[in-house]
Amino acid sequence: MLLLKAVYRVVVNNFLALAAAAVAAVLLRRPDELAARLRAVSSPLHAATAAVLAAGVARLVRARRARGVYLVEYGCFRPRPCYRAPFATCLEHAHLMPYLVDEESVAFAIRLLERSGLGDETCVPDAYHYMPPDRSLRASRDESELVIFSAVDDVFARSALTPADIDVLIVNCSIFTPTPVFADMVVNRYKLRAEVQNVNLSGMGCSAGLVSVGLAKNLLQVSPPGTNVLIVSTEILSSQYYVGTERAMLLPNCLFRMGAAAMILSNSPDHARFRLGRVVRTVTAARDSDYRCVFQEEDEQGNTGIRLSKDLATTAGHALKSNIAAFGPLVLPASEQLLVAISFLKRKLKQLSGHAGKVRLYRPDFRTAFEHFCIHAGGRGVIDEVQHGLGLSDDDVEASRMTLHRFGNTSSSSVLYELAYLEAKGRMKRGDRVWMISFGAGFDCNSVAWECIKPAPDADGPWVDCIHRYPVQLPEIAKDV
Ligand SMILES: CC(C)(COP(=O)(O)OP(=O)(O)OC[C@H]1O[C@@H](n2cnc3c(N)ncnc32)[C@H](O)[C@@H]1OP(=O)(O)O)[C@@H](O)C(=O)NCCC(=O)NCCSC(=O)CC(=O)O
Repeated sequence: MLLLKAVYRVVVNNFLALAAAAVAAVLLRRPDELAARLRAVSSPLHAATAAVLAAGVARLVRARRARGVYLVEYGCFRPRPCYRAPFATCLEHAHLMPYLVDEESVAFAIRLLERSGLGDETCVPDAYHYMPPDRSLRASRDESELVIFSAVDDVFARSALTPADIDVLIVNCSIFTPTPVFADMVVNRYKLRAEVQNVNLSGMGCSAGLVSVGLAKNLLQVSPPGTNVLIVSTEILSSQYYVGTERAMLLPNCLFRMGAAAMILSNSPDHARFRLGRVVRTVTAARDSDYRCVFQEEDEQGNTGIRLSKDLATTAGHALKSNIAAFGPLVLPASEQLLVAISFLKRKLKQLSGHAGKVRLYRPDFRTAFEHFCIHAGGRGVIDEVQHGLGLSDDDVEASRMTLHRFGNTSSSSVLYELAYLEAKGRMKRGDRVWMISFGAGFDCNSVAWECIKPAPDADGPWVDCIHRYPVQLPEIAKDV
């Protein structure tokens, strides 16, 4: 069966090449006849016309072909151990703040924490270590400067580019947006050039990092060669500690952890490590339930927080389905697309012939298009939903689960921590293809494809001090109970 599958894939995916080889074989069996036919049609006029036409077509194709976009380098914020928030500390703090949360809420939060897939080493900002938490503007600014500057320092330290080489800057952070915005804070810190184009995205949830990649791609494809874009993706938590008792609003306290990532994208392949492939964005905000799925609001007591719907994982699953309806045809090999088309046709024929029962549509095997998957580490429920929906193995989702375990839900930067995991494990090879999937408030689902040009030369990065301990066995309670 496996052999049959492999033969089917080789034949369908290389159909044109095989057909051309067959035609060539037939023609070459009678070389005299072929030469005579060619002589009959080729005159100097024919040859000149063909050459001019070919040159014209080649020029048109070159002009229409979009400029390539590359990931030159990326860097992530690596929190120091002093920011750790082990369960025991969370429990102790919750008990020491009885005026903030009641016993039932404490018990619920701890239960969720234990089952969330987060480990004991995830980190929270300084503000959360105070009792009561310091939700001031000053605390948010301190956290912003720490995580953003660390990530940007890291990406510059790893690449040959300097702040003077940056032409466009995109910063995304959903919940906290000060004035002046983070984009200006980065310009100020790194003394970027006055003509730098800077953009700040806010309120776009955990999907905003890949939204930024899509925006950078669009800009780079129409910019002069050698244009460089710096993207910074983060979530600033300090002001967001929820102090009420509503379960759906307590969940973010349990899941979100500090983090940030920076990427340099360019339309020059010089020194690039990944080539950017397809980028597909799906926005399902037109559906009321999707729009309210991740919602910032006040509870009945006036405490501000983010309400996460119980249906979030299911909503993510539906958004992913719509997303892959557009993304799949762009990335899947012909063999998988043919199987989808056949099952679709079967279903239609069955419907038309009035037969009862439904033909299940073939679920394409995305492992034929990608070697690696970076699924937003939104929570155990989110990763479970995507793994199940795409039919992925435990190995395929290891980077996501381990990132959730070590760093928590770091929002839009999580997919970069996952890429760093794969590289730190030495699993990324030249030519490997990566699929990044993110979800976020809106509701948004984004897919981005990359192809590795040059794997990381070392395992330095956010995993440097712990990669030898990963993958860890996840406690059963967090999987099946
Ligand atoms: C939180 C979980 C780990 C809990 O998993 P469990 O296996 O324990 O089972 P479970 O789902 O039945 O939940 C256990 C208990 O928590 C309650 N519960 C779960 N989710 C809840 C919610 N959103 N609101 C209120 N209660 C909730 C259940 O009712 C149940 O209560 P009882 O036991 O009383 O019946 C999982 O549900 C999960 O990962 N959910 C998705 C988390 C999520 O929304 N992540 C996305 C973050 S937003 C994001 O990343 C994007 C963005 O911000 O833009």
